[in-house]
Order: sequence, then C-alpha cells, then structure tokens
Amino acid sequence: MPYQFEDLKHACQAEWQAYIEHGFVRQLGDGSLAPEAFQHYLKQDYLFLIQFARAYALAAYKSPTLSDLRQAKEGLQAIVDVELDLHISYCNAWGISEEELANLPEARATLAYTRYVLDTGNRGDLLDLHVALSPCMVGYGEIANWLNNRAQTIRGDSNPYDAWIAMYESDEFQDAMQAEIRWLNERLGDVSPTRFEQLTRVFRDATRLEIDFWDMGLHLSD
Ligand SMILES: Cc1ncc(CO)c(N)n1
Repeated sequence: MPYQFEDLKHACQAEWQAYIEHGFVRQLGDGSLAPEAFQHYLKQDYLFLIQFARAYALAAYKSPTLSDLRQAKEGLQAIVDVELDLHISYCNAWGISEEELANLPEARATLAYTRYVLDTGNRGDLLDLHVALSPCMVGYGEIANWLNNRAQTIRGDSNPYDAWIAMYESDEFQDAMQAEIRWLNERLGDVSPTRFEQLTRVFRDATRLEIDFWDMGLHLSD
C-alpha cells in the first residue's frame, strides 16, 4: 500500500497532538497568553524564518529537476520577499524594532530546530528535507484550523492574537500547506517500509522540536 502524509502523522500521533494542541496555542486562541511570551516567540520566530529561508535555498541545491528547483525558488522568495517583511511589521506593532531583531541571540530551541532541519537536508535528499520542513508548513495551517473549531477560541478585536490566527488560516497559507501535502504524497507513494521508518524518525524529531519551540515561548527560555 502506498504511504501518504497522513501515515507520518498517525505514526507520531502523540507528538503531533502535543504540538498542535500545545498550551501556547490554546492560550493564543483564548487570548490569555502573556504578551511577554508572545513577544519572545515572535523574536525567535524571526530568527527561525531566516534559517527556514536557508533551508529552501538548500532545497534548491538538492533539486534534481527543474520543477523541484522552481518550487524551492518560490519557497525562498515567499519567505524573503513576503513573510519576513510581514513578520518585521508585525513585530513593530508589538513594540519590537528591526534593530532589536537584527541583534537577537538565538534561543537554544531555535538553534536546535533550525540546525536539525538543515542537517537532515544536508545528510539526506530532497524528500528528507521536505519531511523535516513539513511540521512547520502543515502544522501551522492545522493549528489555525484546530483553533477555529475550538469553542474556547476568541476571534476578532477582543483577542490580541487574532491577526496571528488570521495569517495561518489565510488562503495563501492554506494553499501552500495543501501544495506541500500533495508534493509529499506523490513521493511517499513510492517509498519502501524501511525508508518510511527513516522518514518517520525525521518527522517525529521535527515535531518534537516544534513542541520545544512552543515551550521556549511559554517559558521565555533563552
Ligand atoms: C517555529 C515555526 N514553525 C512553523 C512556522 C510556519 O511557517 C513558523 N513561522 N515558525
């Protein structure tokens, strides 16, 4: 039976649920999150996005076909030209200047996660790299949808984190998430059980590192 992206999630169900339904996410949704925790998270996410862009550059290097190369280029361009600019203005709205962003030290959770993704891509092939990146792309889209279906979630001006949820429920992000799932499903369809086991380890580790990223925000860890 061909493997699908869903099988990776099922194989790591406990970790996936702990990531999607994390305390940080719940508190974002009901508006109770401490502003300091959110600001700490935003600052580290700026550093995360820079490394994330490098991972797309690595995907370009690892691309065997023109179509893969174009896709990696689109990803890199979206992060550098759109997401990072948006992130900087969003940080400004939360009282974090561009100068402060430029001088931030990386928290250990940021270092661990981003370098894990880059190392996995360096050691492996384009599929390893995409599996390592997939908890980011797919997870955040799923988190926005999970929050929207949750009774405790507050939307609109009475939740200071409403714009964050709106960003990840946007058609743009949801479309990118679906495109990533399609890409993975095409490749996973051909892998052997042994290769699937390997990829499951990558997916589990990346998911655990996303959990650590939320913990880092919640506990202001450096
Ligand atoms: C840590 C992290 N994971 C995923 C995303 C979604 O791109 C993000 N911005 N930050």
